[in-house]
Amino acid sequence: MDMPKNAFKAAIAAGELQVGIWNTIPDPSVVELLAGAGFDWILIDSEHTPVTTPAMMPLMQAASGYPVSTIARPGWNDMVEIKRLLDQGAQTLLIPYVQSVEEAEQAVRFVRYPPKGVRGVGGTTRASRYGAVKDYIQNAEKEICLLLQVESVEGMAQAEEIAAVDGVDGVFIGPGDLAVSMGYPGQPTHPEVKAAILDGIKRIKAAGKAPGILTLDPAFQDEARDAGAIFVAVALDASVLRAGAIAARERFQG
Ligand SMILES: O=C(O)C(=O)C[C@H](O)[C@@H](O)CO
Repeated sequence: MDMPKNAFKAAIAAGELQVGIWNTIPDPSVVELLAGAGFDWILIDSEHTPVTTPAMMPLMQAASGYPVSTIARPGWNDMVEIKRLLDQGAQTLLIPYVQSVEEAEQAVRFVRYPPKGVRGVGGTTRASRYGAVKDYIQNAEKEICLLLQVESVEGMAQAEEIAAVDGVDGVFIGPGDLAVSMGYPGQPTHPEVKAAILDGIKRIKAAGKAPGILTLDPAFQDEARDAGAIFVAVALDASVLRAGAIAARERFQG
């Protein structure tokens, strides 16, 4: 069989807005439910959830029958975690807490086979559909989409340089961590944080790469899109569930 095409990578390269949802409830049924909800992408998170890297595969498999792209977030910019996710069939990765060009270049090496990188060669893994994709090693890089997350004052200062690194497809700004780093803990929509994010989105776009963001604030979602954000997560499963449960109870109780 042919190498599975990465629709998300093609879409962001073409500048097509991609609307996403964050998955933090690590259950295949939840991922499958979200996969059928009409989003362009689902972020499956192992940075801030109880999921360990080996447990990510059934979550990605749950979405595989639906017209949605999955993005896997490892816990760290770590060679071992990244190669395991790639072998499990992840084609798009979001790497947290990248602060420098050196760290960005390191992430690129982690997703590429030698001589360009340091990715180890797996045997018969889901990445190659257990061997059905005959030219997997030769062509893997073409369909791998690497997204880096900048979420500190230091990382934001170098956002253009990080974005410009060859092999980086997009740069995601993490509002929660950036707010803490800027001295506004728990205030990801503080005016100064928002201004820094909108400026960052413009700088990433000017560097020729796709900017991305997660915000649950509808007005800020619109502002981020209008500033040039290409992949925008507008919901997070646990927040949706909690809000829905509370709303149902409150309506009935009055
Ligand atoms: O800094 C951020 O914001 C993010 O990185 C996103 C969060 O990790 C996500 O878990 C939402 O709370």
